Amino acid sequence: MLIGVPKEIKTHENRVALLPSGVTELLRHGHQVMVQKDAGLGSGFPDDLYKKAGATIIDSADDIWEKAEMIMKVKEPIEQEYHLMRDGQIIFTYFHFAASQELTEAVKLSGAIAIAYETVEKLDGSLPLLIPMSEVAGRMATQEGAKYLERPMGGRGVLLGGIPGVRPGNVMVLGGGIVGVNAARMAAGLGANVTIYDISLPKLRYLDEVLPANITTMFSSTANIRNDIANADLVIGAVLIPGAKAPKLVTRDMLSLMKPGAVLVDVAIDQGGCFETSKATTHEHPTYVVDNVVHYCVANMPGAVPYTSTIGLTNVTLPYAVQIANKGWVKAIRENRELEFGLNIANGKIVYRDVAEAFDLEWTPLTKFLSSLN
Ligand SMILES: NC(=O)C1=CN([C@@H]2O[C@H](COP(=O)(O)OP(=O)(O)OC[C@H]3O[C@@H](n4cnc5c(N)ncnc54)[C@H](O)[C@@H]3O)[C@@H](O)[C@H]2O)C=CC1
Ligand SMILES: CC(=O)C(=O)O
Ligand SMILES: [Mg+2]
Repeated sequence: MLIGVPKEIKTHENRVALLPSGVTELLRHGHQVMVQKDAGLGSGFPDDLYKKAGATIIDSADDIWEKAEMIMKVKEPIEQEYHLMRDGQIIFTYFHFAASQELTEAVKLSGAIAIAYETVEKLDGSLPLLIPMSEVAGRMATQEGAKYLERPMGGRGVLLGGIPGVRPGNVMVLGGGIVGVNAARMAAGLGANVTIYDISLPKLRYLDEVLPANITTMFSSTANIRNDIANADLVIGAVLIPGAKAPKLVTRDMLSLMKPGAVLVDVAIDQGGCFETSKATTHEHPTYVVDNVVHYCVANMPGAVPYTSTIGLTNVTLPYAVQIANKGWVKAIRENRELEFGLNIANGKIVYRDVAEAFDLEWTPLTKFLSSLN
């Protein structure tokens, strides 16, 4: 199969979908790889490493999109890329469709085969291609929150760890999954007073056992969040219902209960965000203020630490890419339930239910779709 790796063009997105060692691996299986000029540079992998590994370096993204049978990317195609997607072309990347009807319609119209990293799912419900980026974003969420709490950055001037004689900051983490636990551990390590909210009591029981004593668990209800938010310095949004729009846990009216200069970091923004007042921002302009509360809503947080993130991401994506390339997408998803969960849109049909439901569009059940392929 001819595989293409375009350079990411989202603002300050320096990750790349394939390492030079990934090129070697795909070539070993008999495939060919085109990499766009400078695609790996931002992550510390210059073109000569890709060349040495056997990739062809291509100047323009258009040529890659035109020729490749499978495009490997990091972030979802953005508007300038919509016209490049082709009928029958496999696109293996993060899509986060539920956050964008425009993207959903564009991929549907193109007839491309969208296999989304974020919904590839193991039988235990874990999301192997999201986990490493959630680990990065969770750890960064605390770092960014601490930074924007500084007065010159617009925050209320609280040092999360406090000092002897002065109380530490209060951190609320909404969602006790991968992002939430990583954020909470970082905040607890700094000495903050941390509370994790989740709707899964088994998860809260487990977290209560394994997390340090300065992390408390709470059941996630509107009443509990409304009650506690008045004391929060930093609130981190880390919920997920796979493939679906994030639930809005913090409504606009709750902002008036908060301390002026408190900070919200909405990591769940890539699924639409879990604060009513969230809108996606970029690394160039990461924050804005609503009702005196600082909002940080960057949808590609790991893009800011591309060396760590590219290696973490490609560690997990490569084995699935090899399967798709070896077998073709139909056989690959028929033979691997994990990959089957990743198929969101194919041949103009939305086969992932939560994506169709997010926009009230027609849903074609996957089993029906697969049997129509004979
Ligand atoms: N902005 C960015 O750059 C990045 C964003 N993300 C996003 O972060 C979000 C979280 O991802 P993960 O932690 O990997 O997901 P996860 O599936 O590991 O955890 C989500 C948690 O949310 C909980 N939850 C669901 N509804 C809830 C509610 N109403 N109240 C409280 N908890 C609730 C679930 O029980 C689960 O424990 C996802 O939307 C993911 O795409 C991940 C990486 C980078
Ligand atoms: C998961 C995601 O949105 C990211 O890594 O950018
Ligand atoms: Mg504890």
